[in-house]
Amino acid sequence: MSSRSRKARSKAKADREGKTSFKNTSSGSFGDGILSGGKTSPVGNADGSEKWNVPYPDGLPSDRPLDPDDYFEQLAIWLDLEGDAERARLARLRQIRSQRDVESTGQAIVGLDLVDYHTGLAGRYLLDLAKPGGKELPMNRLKVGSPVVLSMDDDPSDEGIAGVVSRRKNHSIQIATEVFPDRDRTEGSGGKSGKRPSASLASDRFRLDLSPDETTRQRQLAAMGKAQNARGRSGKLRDVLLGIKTPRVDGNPIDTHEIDPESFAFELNDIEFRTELNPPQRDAVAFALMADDVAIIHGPPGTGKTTTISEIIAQSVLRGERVLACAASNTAVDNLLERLVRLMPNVVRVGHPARVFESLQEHTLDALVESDPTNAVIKDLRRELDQILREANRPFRGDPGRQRRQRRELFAEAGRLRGLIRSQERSIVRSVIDRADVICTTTTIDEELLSDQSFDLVVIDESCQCTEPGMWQAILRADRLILAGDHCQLPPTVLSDEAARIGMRESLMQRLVQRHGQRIYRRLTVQYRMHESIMRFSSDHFYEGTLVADASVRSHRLCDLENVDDSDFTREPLLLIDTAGAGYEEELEPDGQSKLNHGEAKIILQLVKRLADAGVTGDQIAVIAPYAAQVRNLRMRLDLDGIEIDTVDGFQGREKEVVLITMTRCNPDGEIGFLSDRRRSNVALTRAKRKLIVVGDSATLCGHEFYSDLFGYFEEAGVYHSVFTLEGA
Ligand SMILES: Nc1ncnc2c1ncn2[C@@H]1O[C@H](COP(=O)(O)OP(=O)(O)OP(=O)(O)O)[C@@H](O)[C@H]1O
Repeated sequence: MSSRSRKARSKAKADREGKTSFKNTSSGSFGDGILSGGKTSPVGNADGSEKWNVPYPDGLPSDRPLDPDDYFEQLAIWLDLEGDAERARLARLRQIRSQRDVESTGQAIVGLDLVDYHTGLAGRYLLDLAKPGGKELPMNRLKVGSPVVLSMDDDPSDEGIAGVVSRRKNHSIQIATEVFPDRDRTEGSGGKSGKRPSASLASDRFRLDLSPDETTRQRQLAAMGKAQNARGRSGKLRDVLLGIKTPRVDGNPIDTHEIDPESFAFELNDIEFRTELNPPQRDAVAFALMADDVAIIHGPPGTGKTTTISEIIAQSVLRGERVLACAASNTAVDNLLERLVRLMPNVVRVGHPARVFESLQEHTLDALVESDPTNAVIKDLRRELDQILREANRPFRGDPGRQRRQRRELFAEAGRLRGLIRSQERSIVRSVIDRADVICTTTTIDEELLSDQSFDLVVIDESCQCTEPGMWQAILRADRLILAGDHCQLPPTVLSDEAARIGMRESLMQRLVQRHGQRIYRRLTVQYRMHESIMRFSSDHFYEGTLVADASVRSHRLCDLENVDDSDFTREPLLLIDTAGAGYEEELEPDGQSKLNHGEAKIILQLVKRLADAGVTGDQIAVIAPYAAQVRNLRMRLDLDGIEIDTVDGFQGREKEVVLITMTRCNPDGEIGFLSDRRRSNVALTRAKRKLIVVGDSATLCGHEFYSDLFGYFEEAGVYHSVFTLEGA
């Protein structure tokens, strides 16, 4: 389809729908959708019923080449649907005005004071917000890097300004914005009439809402547009990933040529490994280094995927190459960074410094720019800017008209200074980035910072957590690509059910594995986390029984920990409590969609007490529930220092000595909702090192083969107990 017809369709849809718009007064409209970029969109009917013209309605196929136009059309449709879903969620959220209700969603914090502000890198405003009297903030999902809208709490019509969370503590939250949150800002930019001008921010209360990530979507769309039309190396790599061209290893197409064992042995012998690796890890490194286009490292839980890709990166740098190392989440990037800095000196972390582990701060771009000798001038300019801002926000006396004029002049001067700071910083940033061997960043790449930089190798860790539109910014900068991850664990979060239904949760890595089989990937098989019996079920059901527990963990038990008593309970690595027949019906959380189960929570409380009585400390225990409502329920009831209670999604990539899982679902219809995605359970079941306890209702779960097998596995191991015999467990 021609881009013109797509553009026309998109425009028509945008006009028809009259999208919700939350205004960002500095950088234009924030929230008016991706369609303004002239991108593709699905076709809809005027009566609101959508009839999607989706190129691949069953998701992207892996058994035939994908047409680039259709492929990018599909990705744009996903993004469009996801944008709609996020905007709808924000609109619903902002309708809720009761503090208790809105804060219980975890997506908003209300009644905030602006307690301090200053300027950060690129002249952004950094605003510190806190509850009056320094009260603790409610539990919330506003993480560092989350896009938010900051608005006046007492004014439901305030469209707010866009920001990004830049720091988060128990009692305060900091956001970075392009605009200062003065009530007057709306007046100078066509804002609403009748708004009361305020002389002092001290009297204002603010509200923060998690917002749609329009900036990210725009960046993804721009990258997709470039990739669609790319020639040269990027065009070739695109064709390889779309199945039009065959990937090559050691100069040969992988679908028709086996790797020559001699060349492989030669490659392997030639590597001076920087880390102690096991044989499958070493093979994976050699395989990745031989790939001419793309290679995949499949890392089941605890098998040292991050360790392995760090070695690949180190070897690549030793060969004189430059590497871009990314992952979808800040946490995954930091995990990788932590390993990389132990192996080599020139690694730069681009992104929010607040999210970076304390010990790694010195590697952030911000810190490196800050310590650059030429930075002194910028520091002076920043001081001047802070001074002007304080002046502008000082309560004025006298004529209100004059006040507003003066304030506007001061803000204009502040704007000029910010421009100057930015251009000075840009040249320092450029030189720091040019000197780096490895750049670490999330896959949402700041195009301004990385400008035209391309890399010999691009590595995407946790790549199954990345939606496909989210990968093209990184791919476009690659000569060769390594994807690492595990398609048997959780897929990326996709809010739109419609987008998920047409394939947005499926990953590029998974598709490549399906298309090329063993020839494109190496699986790591030795795991360093779980007792063998904790590992076995997952290994058999997801990894064809290939996992092996390393000797260091194979038979480790809770009772081997110094602080833990020796008893049957602490010696046995598995326990299942079947609640069938106990009448522990699931409930829907009041005012919510999420589920909880008081009966199962009671059992979890008893088991945690038993663990604590045996000497296990809170920080050695995690409780995992598939539903946020059950997590909230347990957090209110469980009071043990250091214990972590989270959803499966919140616990991916983590581990604990003991993990208790509350399956939560219990209903007469055998409804299990998103537990039917076995990948979610695979994550939950593979977090425990020494003891795994599952609490669930066989009557509800075992109508599904996977759970029937799971209960059977515990039964065979002799660790199955009915809730009625809990005492003997
Ligand atoms: N060859 C090895 N020898 C000894 N320990 C290892 C080896 N490889 C990895 N480990 C250890 O195993 C643990 C997991 O490693 P790593 O974090 O690299 O795994 P991962 O696969 O990225 O983890 P996740 O399952 O969380 O994704 C770490 O403690 C690491 O030190």
